[in-house]
Amino acid sequence: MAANGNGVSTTPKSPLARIQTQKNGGICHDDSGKPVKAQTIDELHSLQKKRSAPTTPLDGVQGTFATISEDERQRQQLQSISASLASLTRGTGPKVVRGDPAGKVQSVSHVAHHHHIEAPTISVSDSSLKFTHVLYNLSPAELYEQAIKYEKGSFITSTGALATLSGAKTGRSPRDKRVVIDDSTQDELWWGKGSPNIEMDEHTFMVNRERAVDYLNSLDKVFVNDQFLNWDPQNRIKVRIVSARAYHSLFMHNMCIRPTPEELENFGTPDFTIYNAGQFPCNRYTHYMTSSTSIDLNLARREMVILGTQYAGEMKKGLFSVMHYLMPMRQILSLHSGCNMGKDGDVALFFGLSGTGKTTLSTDHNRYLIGDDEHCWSDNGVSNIEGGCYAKCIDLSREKEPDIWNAIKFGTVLENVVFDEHTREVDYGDKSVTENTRAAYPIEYIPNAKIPCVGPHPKNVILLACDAFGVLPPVSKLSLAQTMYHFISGYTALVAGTEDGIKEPTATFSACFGAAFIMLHPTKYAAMLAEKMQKHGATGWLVNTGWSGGSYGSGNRIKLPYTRKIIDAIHSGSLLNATYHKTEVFGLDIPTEIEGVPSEILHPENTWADKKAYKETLLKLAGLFKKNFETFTNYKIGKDNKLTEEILAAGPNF
Ligand SMILES: Nc1ncnc2c1ncn2[C@@H]1O[C@H](COP(=O)(O)OP(=O)(O)O)[C@@H](O)[C@H]1O
Ligand SMILES: C=C(OP(=O)(O)O)C(=O)O
Ligand SMILES: [Ca+2]
Ligand SMILES: [Mn+2]
Repeated sequence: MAANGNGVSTTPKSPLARIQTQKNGGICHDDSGKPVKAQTIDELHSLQKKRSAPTTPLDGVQGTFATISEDERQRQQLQSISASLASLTRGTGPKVVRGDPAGKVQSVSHVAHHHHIEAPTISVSDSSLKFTHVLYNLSPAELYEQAIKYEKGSFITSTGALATLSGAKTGRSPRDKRVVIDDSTQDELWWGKGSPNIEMDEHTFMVNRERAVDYLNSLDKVFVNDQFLNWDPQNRIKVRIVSARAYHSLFMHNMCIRPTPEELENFGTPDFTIYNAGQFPCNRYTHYMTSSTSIDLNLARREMVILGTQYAGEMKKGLFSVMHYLMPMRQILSLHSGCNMGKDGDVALFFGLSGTGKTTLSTDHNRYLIGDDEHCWSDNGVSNIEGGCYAKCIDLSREKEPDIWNAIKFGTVLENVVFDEHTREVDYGDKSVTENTRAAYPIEYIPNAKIPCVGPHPKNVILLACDAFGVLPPVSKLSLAQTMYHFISGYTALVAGTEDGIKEPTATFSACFGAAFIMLHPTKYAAMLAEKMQKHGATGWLVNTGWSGGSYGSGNRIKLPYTRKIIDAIHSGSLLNATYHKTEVFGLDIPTEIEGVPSEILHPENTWADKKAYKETLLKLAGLFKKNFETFTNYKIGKDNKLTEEILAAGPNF
């Protein structure tokens, strides 16, 4: 046999028979289906996506209003976004187009610049030559694709959630918050000691605003969300969020109220705009800047600028601060509280600082969830400000918190969690990235969410404190004056993680259980709460979701099932009729018995082996309460001097 140099036979002995591919000549059929109607792969892809149906019939048959054409509507929408993104120091700025620069642009109508500074005939800046692509109110599926394609650290978990990383910051940065002081805010807002409002001037705000806008326009594309705050239709606020990351866009999609297609068409001009340039730092040569992070609020311009932090919670809590200004102006009380409603329409509020249990306890399988964190109390009742929940995930378990567990599915943003690299199963116990791991999901992911998220006037006002000292009773019934005293005090132990730099629980006082978010003096909110509770006959409760049997380190956290039983007894009304006795020092009324809860834990002294240590710790905490309240002793709370005196007397006595 002859072989060439490669060892391949050149003259096969018996050549293989020809393969018969055609029975009746011509085309090969792999199956019996009809062939696709495409000549090229691009054509095939174009068959895959069909255009979203227009929401408004183009002939404008809706009512008596003359509807504008689809083209005109899109043009107006782009013009509004262009106005948001315009540089305020240059006559020309990036042109705005809709759609992904990588894909097919949806609409390329160039937008004439909205403000009429004379444009030079020759562009003086390269920024005026470029386009900013706008990804406007994308769907969760589109945002998933954007995140996974372009943002490192984005993955789909085994249950379909989008795992993301928030970067260097995994909690809020309250010390980097700045509020513009001007003629009106100088008198209206709470400034100085204890206040969260650290001043900046209008000029510096504009410097940071320009920095953020220039950064955003330098990108290939930005995300724009137009959404609502507040389920009370009469007091709904239109917000626009401009951000650089799909993660931020999906987070706000979940956390704010999602407009219907019709509502989006008629959105118009936003009432408030956030510029989130979180990847880009602020400039420390800028006046008032003390770090490379700055969260700047300008109430007159109705704008917020975020520089130097990608923690998404800044956006939601930033808007909450805005509501703490806008709502009291309308005699509506804004509340840092969870809220749920029983089958009989009994509403409960859950006040508390981060990690005290607002989300966990308001998410109750036997009750309707109105919201987990931010509410309004108006003359019509309560309304949720948000359209989603933001739950802590550390040590999350299916058994203890089934509704939150099940909400972590497609569409949910999971921040800073650790997962198996292969199965993508999340390990909720892993704190490698942070303790403050979070899930943000639309409220309708909770099966018994009350949509629309509104309810009647509250019957119970539950103040949650996570007492790291372990001396506050698991539950006590409060008089109105005591409720006000504890509301203004806002005591808890900050649990690690949510605020930057806190690693261990320590005692904190945060007025109105949310000093980081209030804009006016705490007594303004307290007076409104007192008036509303009195008028609607609500009962106040203090619930310790923290330690028992000793302080942090020696005792243990009160078991969640016990706290749930306590809350059940409040809701059902049975606790109102229990037998009570008063505690020493704090003068709290504690029940002797609650169904499902061991009676001996109801008085904290019983749970401490070392009674002397208990007494010392009790007095120590009482001292901290007294000292904290000193700042408020010179303020009158509401119109009633009698109430003010009662409140001052409602604290610990020793
Ligand atoms: N007895 C308890 N009551 C409430 N929460 C508890 C209790 N014990 C442990 N926890 C845990 O504490 C955390 C409370 O956090 P969360 O409900 O998110 O607080 P908030 O919404 O007020 O920030 C959850 O992780 C919850 O599982
Ligand atoms: C988002 C927050 O809310 P909470 O911890 O109260 O759920 C936060 O404080 O950053
Ligand atoms: Ca319309
Ligand atoms: Mn919460």
